[in-house]
Amino acid sequence: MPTQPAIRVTGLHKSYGDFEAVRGIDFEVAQGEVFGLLGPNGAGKTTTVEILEGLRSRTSGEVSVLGFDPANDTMAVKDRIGVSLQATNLPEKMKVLEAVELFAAFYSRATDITNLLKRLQLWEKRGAFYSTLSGGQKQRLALALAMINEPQVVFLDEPTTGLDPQVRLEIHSLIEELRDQKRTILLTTHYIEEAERLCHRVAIVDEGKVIAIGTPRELQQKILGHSRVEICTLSPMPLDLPKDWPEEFPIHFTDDRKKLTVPAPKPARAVVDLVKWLDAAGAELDDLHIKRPTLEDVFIELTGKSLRD
Ligand SMILES: Nc1ncnc2c1ncn2[C@@H]1O[C@H](COP(=O)(O)OP(=O)(O)OP(=O)(O)O)[C@@H](O)[C@H]1O
Repeated sequence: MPTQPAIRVTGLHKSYGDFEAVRGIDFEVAQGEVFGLLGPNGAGKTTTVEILEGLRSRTSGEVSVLGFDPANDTMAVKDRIGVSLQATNLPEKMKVLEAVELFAAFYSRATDITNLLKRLQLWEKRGAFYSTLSGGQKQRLALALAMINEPQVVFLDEPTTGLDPQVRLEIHSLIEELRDQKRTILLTTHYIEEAERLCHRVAIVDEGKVIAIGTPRELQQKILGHSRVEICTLSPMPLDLPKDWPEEFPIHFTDDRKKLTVPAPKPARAVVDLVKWLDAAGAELDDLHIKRPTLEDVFIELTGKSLRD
């Protein structure tokens, strides 16, 4: 028998007054899967996630988390999930260890606090006031608080927004550790690289709807026509074109003819043809890239707008 999904969302709607923020969202997250909700500000990601966490009511639709309905079995859901909110604001004068101990008391089971703080490199900071922590340390504390009850499902709402690139990478490796432990993770983000790096599957959300769903690779495949091949040579490339080169894929050369760029729906095939042609002409290769479309390209293709303002 197939195991039940960790999260199931069917026909979810949420209105704030006359405004419909979520307009019929469907997706499932398997146990042990890292699933990303990717979309611009205001797409309805936080609303969806907070409904799953039991923090907001829904207008209509069905949702379940580990088989429980967060609207009715709120305590059962809260006890089994970990939540890192978009902005975790703790009292300025609360110390790291106090915060962790306080949160641990909310749950029926708690993990070993010393281990947790050491794993997140916060043990040295256990006596520090919240107000004195850096952005990265605050975010690591938010992750610690989300992990305190050894949750089966972890919700991370924009875990790296506003952090500098170095700290973002640090948080990414912590999330990868959680992924390796086979935790189910629902992550919202508007950073493409984050979704591509961390998520098994991604739902692209725009204006309260899921407009595409699949692995990052599957989504990219959808618009593979946007792949490009780039080749550089040490000496100028020949003036002719490869034999039988299709007209619909014009090759663009730089003025010194030492670099070419070409759109290639079948990039591997194109590379073989181009390299043979260059080799026959005695042009020595310097560099070769296949540039696949990013999720950003997928998003632009589907919506005609960019993910970030
Ligand atoms: N309590 C509320 N009352 C009225 N409108 C709201 C409320 N919460 C959210 N909205 C609106 O609903 C829409 C979706 O918001 P939501 O926070 O779910 O989006 P999001 O995709 O998470 O974006 P962000 O990344 O900015 O958080 C937005 O237009 C927002 O202004």
